[in-house]
Amino acid sequence: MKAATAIQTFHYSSPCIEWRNFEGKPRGSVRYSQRIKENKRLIAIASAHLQHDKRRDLRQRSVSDKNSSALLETGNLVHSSFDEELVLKRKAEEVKPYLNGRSMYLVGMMGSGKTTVGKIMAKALGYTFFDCDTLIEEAMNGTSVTEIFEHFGESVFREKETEALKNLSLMYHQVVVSTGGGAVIRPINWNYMHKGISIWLDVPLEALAQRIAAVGTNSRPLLHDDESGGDPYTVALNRLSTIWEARGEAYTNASARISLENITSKLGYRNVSDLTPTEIAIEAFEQVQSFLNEED
Ligand SMILES: Nc1ncnc2c1ncn2[C@@H]1O[C@H](COP(=O)(O)OP(=O)(O)OP(=O)(O)O)[C@@H](O)[C@H]1O
Ligand SMILES: O=C(O)C1=C[C@@H](O)[C@@H](O)[C@H](O)C1
Repeated sequence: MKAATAIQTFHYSSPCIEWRNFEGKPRGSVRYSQRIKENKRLIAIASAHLQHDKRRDLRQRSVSDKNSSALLETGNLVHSSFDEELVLKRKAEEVKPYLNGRSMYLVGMMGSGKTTVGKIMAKALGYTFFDCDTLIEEAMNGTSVTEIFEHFGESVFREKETEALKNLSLMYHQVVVSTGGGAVIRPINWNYMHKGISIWLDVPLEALAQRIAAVGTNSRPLLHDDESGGDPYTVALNRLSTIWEARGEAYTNASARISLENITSKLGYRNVSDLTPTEIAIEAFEQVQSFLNEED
């Protein structure tokens, strides 16, 4: 198959966005500051409940009900998923009116959780979620990312990636986009992503290597390494380190940075792998809020 015949124009099948429904950003009104205060109070209450419930759940865990559906096990800790959901919902409600319908673009290294966290954020905001890699595959008649790299080369993939970001930024508001890990390397892509708010999921390379070693590198062609050998974790870590050297700096263009190490110490956990995707999404909303405040 020739590259030229396979490259199609994009067709998006997601629901049409109601442009006239965008909420204006209420600036400087008394109701605005009252609402912020009230939301902060509710979040503080919900956070206090969350911490209390975590401690209580840890105590209860040793004696009873390890299968309770209200508890979600993650690493060494047991979280009350209900309370997490409540904090997430409050945060999303708090930030949404001030987004003015702007979209969010999640950037980060392969395996950083852009898809996982992005879906949670989109649901909480009532936004539509898009995965950029999936859009490219659809535009190439279902050809997988790995096959695109193999048959057409990385440059064709990068062209399609830019086209996808351009279309998303021009055609849509109120979407959360999980971008490909390499979307940050082309300056033109930032022109499109800066039409919305870009969010960098900054995850330590060791944690990324662990996740990738667990799921394999089949869908991540840049991590394939048939030559060096070694165990999957070491191979992934070596490849990620090389990629990071080349593009680590580019991620700092993002509007907001979500550092998993910072959240881990803020919540008093031992390891970034103790964090749930919902906790990361909550932090993302907080960082977006800080960005919007600074922007004002
Ligand atoms: N907070 C988390 N804790 C543990 N595992 C996670 C977390 N977030 C995501 N994962 C796991 O890591 C893997 C990669 O996640 P995900 O696909 O969301 O990342 P991504 O940034 O979209 O990756 P890519 O850019 O390579 O498509 C998945 O197996 C997912 O289940
Ligand atoms: O980091 C990268 O360059 C990539 C990440 C994936 O999401 C895909 O976009 C593709 O495999 C390239």
